[in-house]
Amino acid sequence: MSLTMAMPQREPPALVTAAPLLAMTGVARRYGDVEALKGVDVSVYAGEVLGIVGESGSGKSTLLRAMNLEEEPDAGRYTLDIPTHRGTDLFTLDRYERRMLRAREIGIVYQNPHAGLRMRHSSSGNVAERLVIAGERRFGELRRRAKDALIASDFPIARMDRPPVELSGGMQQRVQLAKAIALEPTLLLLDEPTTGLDVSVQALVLDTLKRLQRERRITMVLVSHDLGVIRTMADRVMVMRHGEVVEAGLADQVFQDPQHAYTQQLVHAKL
Ligand SMILES: Nc1ncnc2c1ncn2[C@@H]1O[C@H](COP(=O)(O)OP(=O)(O)OP(=O)(O)O)[C@@H](O)[C@H]1O
Repeated sequence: MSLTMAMPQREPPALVTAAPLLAMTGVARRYGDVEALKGVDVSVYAGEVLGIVGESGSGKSTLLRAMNLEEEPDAGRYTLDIPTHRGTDLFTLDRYERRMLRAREIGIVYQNPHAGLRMRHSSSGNVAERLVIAGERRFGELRRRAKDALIASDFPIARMDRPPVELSGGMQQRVQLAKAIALEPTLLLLDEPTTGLDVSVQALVLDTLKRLQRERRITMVLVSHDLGVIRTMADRVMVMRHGEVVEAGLADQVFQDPQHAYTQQLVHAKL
């Protein structure tokens, strides 16, 4: 037998694709006289955490809302590299299509739990609601999947039938997180998810996010004005100021050797 014949069959190497999962180009949004976004370009690659940092009013939340298809920009193009919508500019979708895409592919955690939760419904019901939007109707299945998502979010499961209004800020964020990941989204958007929490609670919520990212390789976009949070979580960083991206790069590089004067100011103010 020849050596060649004895060799086991090998899978061809996986193709390394340079295509980003999320690509936005030229996104602009004006509110009256305020140019919240001035033609922003963003790429996010599958499995990474992109941190977006900048002072209050720099356009971070507006950009995240555009990623969540809540915001109608004045200009720009937005694509997700997913089988159902490859090549489609998502800004052209109608309201129903946006809602379905959001339910299936995008999860979001807001700084303010009131924005993401029904505060007087049960925590499990809040998570189940998302599954219902995506078509799940079987009660037992809804409850099982809601419970799984809450457990994955380190929520104390004995309290799953309590409404968020009766829970601490940290627990409320965990309910939002469970709701966001219940359908295993392609993209998880986090808008100041730990701002306003006690430092110790903040660290625990960040630990949960890091574990989820490690275990599930969820692609995340994390907005924060807190450089410490971005530094803990992000692989790449984008620095925004006055509706523009002033610097972008690998987190370690940006923090160790900031190029733009504004980033230098942010980094040195933090140290
Ligand atoms: N719905 C709105 N109506 C009017 N102006 C808005 C609206 N949303 C945002 N803006 C303005 O757009 C600019 C960017 O706001 P945005 O919330 O995106 O910034 P941010 O960087 O997320 O700041 P913050 O951390 O304070 O939320 C600000 O000047 C803000 O006042």
